[in-house]
Amino acid sequence: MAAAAGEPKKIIIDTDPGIDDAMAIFVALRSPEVEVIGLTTIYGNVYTTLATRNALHLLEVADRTDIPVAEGSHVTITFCTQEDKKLRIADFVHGADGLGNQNFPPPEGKPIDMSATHFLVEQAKLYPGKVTVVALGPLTNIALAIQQDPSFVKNIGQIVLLGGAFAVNGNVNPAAEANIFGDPDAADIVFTSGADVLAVGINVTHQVILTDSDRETLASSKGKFAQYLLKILEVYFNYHHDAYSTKGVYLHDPTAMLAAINPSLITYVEGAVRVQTNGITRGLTLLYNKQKRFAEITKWSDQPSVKVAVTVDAPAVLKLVLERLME
Ligand SMILES: O=c1[nH]cnc2c1ncn2[C@@H]1O[C@H](CO)[C@@H](O)[C@H]1O
Repeated sequence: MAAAAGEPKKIIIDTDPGIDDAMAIFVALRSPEVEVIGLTTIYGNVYTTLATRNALHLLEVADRTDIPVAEGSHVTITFCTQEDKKLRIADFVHGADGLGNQNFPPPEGKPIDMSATHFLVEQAKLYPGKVTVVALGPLTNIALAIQQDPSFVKNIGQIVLLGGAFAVNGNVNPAAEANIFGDPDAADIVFTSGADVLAVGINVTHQVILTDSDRETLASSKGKFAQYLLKILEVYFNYHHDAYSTKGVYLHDPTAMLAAINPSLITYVEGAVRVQTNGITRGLTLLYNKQKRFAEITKWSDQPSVKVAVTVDAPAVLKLVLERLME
């Protein structure tokens, strides 16, 4: 991939690290096309407190403690009204510590004295139209930014999110993908906000697989990211071997990250997306392609269009992930 012309694109990574989050963060830090201006944290793969700790730890591993970490919401956006207040945490995918049960020492750094929402709002205002948020977890922080600042939607350049299962089964249950299921109300706010949104769902990321033999390729590198990731990937591989018949692991977060870095790696369609927020299909994402003019007003009528990824150049994504992590 050619280096981007001009200034690198500023990105904020909203993350719940997470093994594939760690890979995506490292890929971003090794990508000259982007400048990571901050990490914001969220629950999902781990609780938010641990997500913050892991975000600080990963930046220390990368020698990038110059990048600020802002802690995000500990609860879903409807926490006060919701009857079931229990968060769904995917520690069975990533290990109890979120990073493959390696029990790394606590980080030395601290998060900044500002909430994730405030940080997102402030950075979007500081660089209008120039900041891309790459959202790798449930969308609570982004929805809160949209609610708290009416100009956020206009100020933010793009929101590239890993989430949804468009016309395929989910990974939490047949209806829902994990990040959308984590906070469906927040996701619906983001999809209907009018912001420039690109959703990369598991209909796309399930095509990008790091196989057992790719893991051996990674092992042949002496690079610090490759060596670190080999340790934490064990748990992620074990989970995939048990849960899927695929011989490898899905590269969800790195695929979304590379779609933000180089949009030509994917193709997308446009339409209105709504999220089911209750019942047995809670977390379902449904795209209306605007092909039919319905006679009646529906919940999709007059909703802004978003972009939904439909194909990916999987070999190119895999090649870039390996190259950048093995440097
Ligand atoms: O089976 C699963 N349940 C919950 N979370 C999962 C599962 N598989 C992967 N992820 C996590 O959720 C995001 C993609 O949906 C990714 O961040 C991935 O690590």
